[in-house]
Amino acid sequence: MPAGEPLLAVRGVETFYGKIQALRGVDIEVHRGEIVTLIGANGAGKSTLMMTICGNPQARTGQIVYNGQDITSLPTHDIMSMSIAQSPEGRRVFPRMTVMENLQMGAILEDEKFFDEDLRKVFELFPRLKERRAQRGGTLSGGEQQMLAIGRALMSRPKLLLLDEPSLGLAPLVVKQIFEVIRELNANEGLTVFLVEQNAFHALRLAHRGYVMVNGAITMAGTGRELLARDEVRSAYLEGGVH
Ligand SMILES: Nc1ncnc2c1ncn2[C@@H]1O[C@H](COP(=O)(O)OP(=O)(O)OP(=O)(O)O)[C@@H](O)[C@H]1O
Repeated sequence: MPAGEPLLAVRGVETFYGKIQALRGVDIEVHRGEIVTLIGANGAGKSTLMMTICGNPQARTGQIVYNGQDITSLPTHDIMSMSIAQSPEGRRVFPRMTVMENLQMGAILEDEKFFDEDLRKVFELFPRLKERRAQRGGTLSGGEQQMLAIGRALMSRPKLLLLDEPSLGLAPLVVKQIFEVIRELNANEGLTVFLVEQNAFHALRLAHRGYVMVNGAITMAGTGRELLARDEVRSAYLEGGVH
């Protein structure tokens, strides 16, 4: 674990949907400059953790600290305006807006002076978005929509990028491209990334560190490499999975 104050710390978090407990005493740290991944099967609680970090639903117990500030009880829009950007599961782009308009929405809270430079960067990372900038979001392919969702998140100049299953439903080649972009953003821009994934192989290879979640609780933690080498991880998340 890197030393110093983490950029994001989730401490003893428990989240409920009514009486159903979805998260059980979750502890996770993400340090500046890291890519950290959380893997887990369907229904393990990955999306719930991501949403809890963003304030909806709120943690019933525990604490979430971002950049030295307790954000546990803040409303979602306050959390999202603090240099956290989320690319939600299912790639929620605005379907009737064009690619360009979607990207403008991402930049809505930012100073206009950054817009051209940030747009150029997003188009460099995802040249397909540039080609299709006048096309409506809803008519893009699944991979292009994921690129747009990430591009839109980047337009808000995040310090921390939260990604919920960026590989969901995408062809292996597209998954590779998306993960390569995440790697580049981290290596070249120092962007800190926390991603949740079912696609354990790619996610753990990409990550500096990882956590495994089972039934709402963290059961294992280690470097991406360590987790990939563990028999329990291999048998539960890799064998028969998408490589
Ligand atoms: N709105 C809700 N109301 C009640 N229960 C919910 C709600 N959302 C999620 N759950 C339950 O909480 C648990 C965790 O769900 P969650 O979506 O966080 O899992 P996940 O790990 O993201 O799964 P997947 O990989 O399938 O998206 C599941 O048992 C799910 O049925």
